[in-house]
Amino acid sequence: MPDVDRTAASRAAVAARRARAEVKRRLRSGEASPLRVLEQARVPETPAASLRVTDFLLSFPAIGQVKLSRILEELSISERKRLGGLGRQQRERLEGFVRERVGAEAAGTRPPLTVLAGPTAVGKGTVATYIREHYPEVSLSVSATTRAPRPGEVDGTHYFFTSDEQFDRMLAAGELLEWATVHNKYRYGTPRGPVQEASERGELVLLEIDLQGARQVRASMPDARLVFLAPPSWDELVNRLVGRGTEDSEERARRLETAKVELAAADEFDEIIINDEVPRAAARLIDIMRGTPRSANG
Ligand SMILES: Nc1nc2c(ncn2[C@@H]2O[C@H](COP(=O)(O)OP(=O)(O)O)[C@@H](O)[C@H]2O)c(=O)[nH]1
Ligand SMILES: Nc1ncnc2c1ncn2[C@@H]1O[C@H](COP(=O)(O)OP(=O)(O)O)[C@@H](O)[C@H]1O
Repeated sequence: MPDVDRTAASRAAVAARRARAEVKRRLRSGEASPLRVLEQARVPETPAASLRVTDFLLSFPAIGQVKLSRILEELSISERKRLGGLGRQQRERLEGFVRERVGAEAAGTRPPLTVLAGPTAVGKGTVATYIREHYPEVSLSVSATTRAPRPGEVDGTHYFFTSDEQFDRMLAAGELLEWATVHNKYRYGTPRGPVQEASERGELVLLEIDLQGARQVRASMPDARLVFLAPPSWDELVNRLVGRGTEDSEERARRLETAKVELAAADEFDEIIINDEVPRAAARLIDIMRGTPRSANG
């Protein structure tokens, strides 16, 4: 390539880089709508088309590197892609993601955090696990507990497994947002720091805790959304408890007594979700967390 051409090419490259930086700046400052940028990116050779998907997503206030990888994986988009180089389905998935995000932000009805509670064996853990696996944008609070890990449970992922002394120390230091002795046995509590930080970053925060804990959250954070997970029927609740097979008959009887009291507390909650099918219950919970009105999803 002659020198003149090379200079012209590098000038063009510099100009393109500047134009991309300007799109990023406008996205970050809120001057440019992300949906509009996606629209522009459909036109080849525009600065929007040459913007990397990673830069586009990082311009959202609540998306950092960790979230970014999970979102890209969920959308099946490689981190090397540019907006203009997306396939049709990739573009549609990204657009759907952005629409949901922008919708929730615009609605402004998003609770700072959501509590999921309900009687024993209704499926709280199952729904929470489903959400962890299918909705990477949700920050699931990891509780501290004095009970021992079960096989397969990972410290720091399922729970922070602590000794009685460590739990006492956390309590004394005011590090727990709420705590309770559950099923008359072990203590469980929500570490305050991670919840506060995630909430301040604008993330969707979910606490899967017991009824006593839910009441404490209500008292200390009136804006929190309390969701009660209910069984389709009493018999189904008994079936699930028996089917899980993790308690002996004496413990089951005790838990069912508690469950009666807990079911009676359902009307203290903002929302009730019947856990008939896990994906449906999870989707409804996500709608509530995003602040989507009920009429939008039935
Ligand atoms: N208050 C409160 N309850 C919690 C917390 N973490 C878990 N729990 C509740 O503790 C109970 C026992 O949970 P787990 O040990 O996983 O046992 P499982 O319910 O028998 O599977 C469940 O009802 C949870 O909702 C927490 O941080 N605070
Ligand atoms: N929607 C559902 N339909 C059928 N079985 C379910 C459903 N949700 C959960 N289960 C089953 O019920 C049992 C109790 O669920 P689990 O998540 O352990 O309850 P919890 O955490 O509320 O005590 C488990 O065996 C689980 O597989």
